[in-house]
Amino acid sequence: MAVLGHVDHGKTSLLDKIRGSAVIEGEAGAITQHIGATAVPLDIISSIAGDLVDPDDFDLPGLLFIDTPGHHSFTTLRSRGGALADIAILVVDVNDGFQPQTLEALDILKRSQTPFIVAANKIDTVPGWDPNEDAPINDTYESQSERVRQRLDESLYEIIGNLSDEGFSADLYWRVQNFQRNVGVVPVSAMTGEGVPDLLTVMMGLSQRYMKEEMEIDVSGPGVGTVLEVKEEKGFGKTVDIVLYDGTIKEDDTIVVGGQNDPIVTEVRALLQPRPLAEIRTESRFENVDEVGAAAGIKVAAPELGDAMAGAPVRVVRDRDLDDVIEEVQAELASIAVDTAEEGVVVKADTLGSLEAMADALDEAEVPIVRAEVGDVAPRDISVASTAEDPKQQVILGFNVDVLSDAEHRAETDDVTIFTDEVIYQLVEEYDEYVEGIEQAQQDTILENISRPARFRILPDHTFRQNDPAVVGVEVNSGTVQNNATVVKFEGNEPERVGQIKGIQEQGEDVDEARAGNRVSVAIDGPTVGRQIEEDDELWIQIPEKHAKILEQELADEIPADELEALNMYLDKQRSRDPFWGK
Ligand SMILES: Nc1nc2c(ncn2[C@@H]2O[C@H](COP(=O)(O)OP(=O)(O)OP(=O)(O)O)[C@@H](O)[C@H]2O)c(=O)[nH]1
Repeated sequence: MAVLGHVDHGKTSLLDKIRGSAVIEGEAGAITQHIGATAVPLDIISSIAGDLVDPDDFDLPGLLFIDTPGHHSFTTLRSRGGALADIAILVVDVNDGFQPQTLEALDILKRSQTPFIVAANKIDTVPGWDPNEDAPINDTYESQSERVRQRLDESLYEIIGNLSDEGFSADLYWRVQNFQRNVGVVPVSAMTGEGVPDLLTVMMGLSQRYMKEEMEIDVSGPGVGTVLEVKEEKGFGKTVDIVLYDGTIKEDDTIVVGGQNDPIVTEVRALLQPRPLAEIRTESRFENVDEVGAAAGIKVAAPELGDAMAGAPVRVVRDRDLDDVIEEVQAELASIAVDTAEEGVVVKADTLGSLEAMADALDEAEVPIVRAEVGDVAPRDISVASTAEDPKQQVILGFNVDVLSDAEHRAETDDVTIFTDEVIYQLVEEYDEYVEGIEQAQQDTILENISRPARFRILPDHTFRQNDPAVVGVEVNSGTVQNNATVVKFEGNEPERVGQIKGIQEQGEDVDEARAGNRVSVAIDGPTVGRQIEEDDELWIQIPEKHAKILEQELADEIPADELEALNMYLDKQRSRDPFWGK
């Protein structure tokens, strides 16, 4: 069973409350940094749940909680067919309501069709709350004042409404008859323990129902599992924390583990198990065991694990053919390989499952990937990203990973931009915005270097100078007349070059351009008034065919409407001679 939810909504606290340990106390910043799993035996559950649970009703040994710091490892477990995460608790802060990671978690639950319940956490923070330590929700609810009850109800109904917006029919858990069709919402407080008995009771009921049907663990065969985390451990070197969902693993077993390059074949040196009611991340509480059976979270110490990847498969060889097992691991890795392109961005993620989820999201956003790997952002990633020709692809997108400090330096000197986030769609959004910014800047420079369309007319009685240069008063009908632009006049539909603008004056002041509606005097180098041009003539700024094409196809949305009108009139004239002009 996995616990999901937005940052700080109380996943760790809730697990802590349940397991009765105080991991959170020793954790820097109280942020979940590692993945752990805790088995809570049935007798402990029933003692917490009190009257709500009768142990005789259950034939499950207890519940195994996987503490996911993000939903990605959950995805990994699901996609590997891990029976461990068959049901889920989605934690939502009653005051905060739905947040980005709540939605992302819901999306994963929806796609994987995982039964789940919602823990509406932190009910003790409802103003005026009168806490009743560890009480079932009904008891404590009844003892609250009318106002407090009303406030809580409002928050709960908002959560139920949010769930329904996402397509889930939900209700307070005691009103739910069929948990298969409806999502039960359980009000709890991880702080005071209120509602925790209810939560456990519902979880037991759900697991009993689903696990009995869906879980068939072969406890005797060679072990099958998934790497949750790769960790350096004093005295052991690189170790892997795995979830074993099938079979057994023993000391001295030969195992095959998915690696960055090839599958790693190695031998188990030590199996380190958390003591009962401890969890993998509290290091000092390991004990050495000879053998472990599914389902369990276990730390494996073995040589050559440096290349192992979180999310990768682990298989015990035992009496099977080594090549067959290697092939199985390879096949499983291939099924989660990310398609890469010749050019694109570099993607890093903390587990294979999250890498896969990132790749899906980027594929949807039509962002090509040149390289996708599990692990922190390292200098060699910067090297790869810096070789991209397109500045939009000189980018690294890191999901739930750190940036090594030497990589950070390299990124600065090599002009590589790194984005990191803990929410996939936010990461994609940040990148989208970045791309938009670059495109806008590119368009701005294109606009600066492109002839802008304009149609203007020489005003009667406004010839100030005949030639060298001709100086005439004009009115701009549409578009933008810019200094140094080339002027043409259409004879029928044939553009004739007239000359070049060598100065624009508006009310005696020099200006760089004149916009539609302006009356200005322009100096035109080339023509003589009365010969090539006459008063009342309609003149145009010449648009080279290439520019016309860019303007029409790429910048039509960027330029002002009157300029677009001038462009279209210009195109009409050109195309009446040559239908493919500027296409
Ligand atoms: N008052 C109150 N505070 C709570 C409750 N549950 C959690 N908190 C507080 O909320 C903060 C976040 O709780 P965590 O358990 O670390 O939240 P989390 O979801 O595990 O957060 P991450 O591990 O960072 O994703 C901590 O300061 C907790 O003490 C609750 O029921 N009531």
